[in-house]
Amino acid sequence: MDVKSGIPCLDFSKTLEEGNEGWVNLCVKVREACEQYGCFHVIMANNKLPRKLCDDMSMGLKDLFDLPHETKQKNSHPDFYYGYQGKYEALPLYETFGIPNVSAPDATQAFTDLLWPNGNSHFCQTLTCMSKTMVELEHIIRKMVFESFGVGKYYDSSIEESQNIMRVMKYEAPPSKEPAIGLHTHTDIGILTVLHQDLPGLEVLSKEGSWLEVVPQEGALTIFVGEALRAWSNGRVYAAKHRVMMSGEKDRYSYGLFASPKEEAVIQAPRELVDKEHRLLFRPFTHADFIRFYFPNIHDLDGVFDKFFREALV
Ligand SMILES: O=C(O)CCC(=O)C(=O)O
Ligand SMILES: [Fe+2]
Repeated sequence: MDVKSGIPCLDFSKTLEEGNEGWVNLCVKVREACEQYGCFHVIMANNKLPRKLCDDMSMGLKDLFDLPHETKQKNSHPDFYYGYQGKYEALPLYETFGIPNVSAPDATQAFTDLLWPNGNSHFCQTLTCMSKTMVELEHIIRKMVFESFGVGKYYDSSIEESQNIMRVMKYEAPPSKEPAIGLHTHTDIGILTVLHQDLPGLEVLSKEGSWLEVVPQEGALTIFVGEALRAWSNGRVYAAKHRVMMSGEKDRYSYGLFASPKEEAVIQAPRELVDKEHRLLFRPFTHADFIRFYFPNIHDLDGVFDKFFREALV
């Protein structure tokens, strides 16, 4: 496997046709990356992730985070995950907006209309286009994971029971020369995350216990396995802990598509993934159970899911 800067880098730039040799080879690589690292880069075809689209996103994000505080707060949501969160004591450099159900026809429009009452059609189109690219990639990766475990027949229902949240993030440069925490150590709660970052800072904890830099690659997106997929796969895939460490003088921007089960969806390992060598690890639970457990622990997520899973152990 081609491993760059500590995590695998998989080439998706050639035209992919389901079932052909290139597809089957990539399925194996995706599966290995999910099992061993829980995190990998995907090099995209130029026409899927044009440079201009990334540049337009960067410009749009700067304008978005530069809006007055009261305007930004219009995107607040009772659940941290879905809306605006300003800098707070535990994470003084971090700020984020959420666009729930980003694949719904009017989601990006509603988001930009809320923040720019006179409209911002260019950024709206940019967000729509980027989220579409990310959702498409997440679907391909999910299909590959399911197929390589021989459970492709569950793919359609898994997609139907999912929701797509887009989150955009800004991390301010640290006030002193010392590196500072941008985002605390956590694993992602959902199925898969597709991430774009403009500057270094993201780090992932390897299975061996060392922090690896996830250096942004030109023309690439980064995938993280989430806890819901780990549980559904009966522990076959690995949800890697990661964090953002800030240093230097530049603010850092990133954005991601977080594919999660719908709140009422039950996460239960399919019987094909349970056998003598792979005993059932977790009792079925709903994503809502998971979320109820997650939010009270939002400021200290390190090891939180392990605790949840210990309680859900069969
Ligand atoms: O900003 C980044 O690069 C990572 C963000 C992240 O891990 C998250 O929002 O879950
Ligand atoms: Fe994350």
